[in-house]
Amino acid sequence: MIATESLSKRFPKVTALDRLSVDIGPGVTGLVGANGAGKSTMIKILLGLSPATEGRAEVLGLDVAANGSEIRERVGYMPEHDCLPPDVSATEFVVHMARMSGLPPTAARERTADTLRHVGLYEERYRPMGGYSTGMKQRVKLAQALVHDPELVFLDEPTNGLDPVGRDEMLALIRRVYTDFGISVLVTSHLLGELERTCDHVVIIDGGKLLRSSSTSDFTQTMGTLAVEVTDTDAHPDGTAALRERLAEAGVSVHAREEDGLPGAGHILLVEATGEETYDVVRDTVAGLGLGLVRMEQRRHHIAEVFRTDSAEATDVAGAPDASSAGITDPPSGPAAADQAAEASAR
Ligand SMILES: Nc1ncnc2c1ncn2[C@@H]1O[C@H](COP(=O)(O)OP(=O)(O)OP(=O)(O)O)[C@@H](O)[C@H]1O
Repeated sequence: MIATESLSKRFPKVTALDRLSVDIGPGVTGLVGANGAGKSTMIKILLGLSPATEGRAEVLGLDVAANGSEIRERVGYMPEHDCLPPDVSATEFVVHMARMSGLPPTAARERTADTLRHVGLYEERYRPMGGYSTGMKQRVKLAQALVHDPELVFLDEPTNGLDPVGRDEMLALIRRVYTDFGISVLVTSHLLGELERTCDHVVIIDGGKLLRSSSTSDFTQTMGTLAVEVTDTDAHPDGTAALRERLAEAGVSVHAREEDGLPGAGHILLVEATGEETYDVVRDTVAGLGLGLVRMEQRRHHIAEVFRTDSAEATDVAGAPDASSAGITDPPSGPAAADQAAEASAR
């Protein structure tokens, strides 16, 4: 769907993209980087709105330098910043954008009604947009990107300014753009964690350079950690501690850190699994102590954890700093409280 080769963009004082080569296929792809990493610059080049200084890029097989208008006919674009006229309604605005894309009047009205309903705007769509919440405005921006039925959409920071619930709704909506309509998505974010549930593939850039490009499942491969939660009994009022001690005696490696279980329940032990036999040892030890086994599950990595534990490899791969120093695994300095909450809930 998208291919770039040594793509660079230099402004007089800053290199926004630095020899970026990446291949992006169908599906939902996250383009992640801290503020200023070069995400919006890349989108503008891919839409043929801004020329690259060096290198080349293709979108849907079309060269961005020569075929900008054809690309914009076939690709939808949701810009980052608020660009909605306050005195017009969502319906009027989206119909106008549909007409600009070449749809005849009746088709433009029908497509607008369908698309606004799809993004979750109902009666409000007849009210002036100046009175809309940020979430409603983001939905209108998404609708205008979809109204001409593109093959691909570029969504620039669609969750910006939303509270955690609004973010989750927007991310679910983005996922459905691909699953329900077959429209591939390139979505940018400065928060790595929130894209892990939505995207099939993640491209991480830092200072205009490619840090990593992988499928989400490669990032989050199963890791060899078992999370074990047990009940307390009269004989073992702290069942977790008893289990920890007995497993250590059996030669099983247990992480010092524990996680909180359900409210009112004990903690969760994190046990290093060396093979299938670890399951048997844990089960038999729990039974031997007479504890109840609440859960024993294999843990998967979160993308952000991969970067925390794997920073050396990330540096080797791209010759660039790891993602935590790129400011995408921890909330960036001075973020909105919603960003922090979203990143925490995404973990
Ligand atoms: N027209 C321009 N003139 C000069 N510098 C620019 C211009 N556009 C972007 N830059 C610079 O290029 C770098 C990358 O900017 P870009 O907007 O692509 O980042 P971003 O990853 O989209 O971050 P954000 O989400 O904050 O916009 C930044 O240092 C920015 O200041």
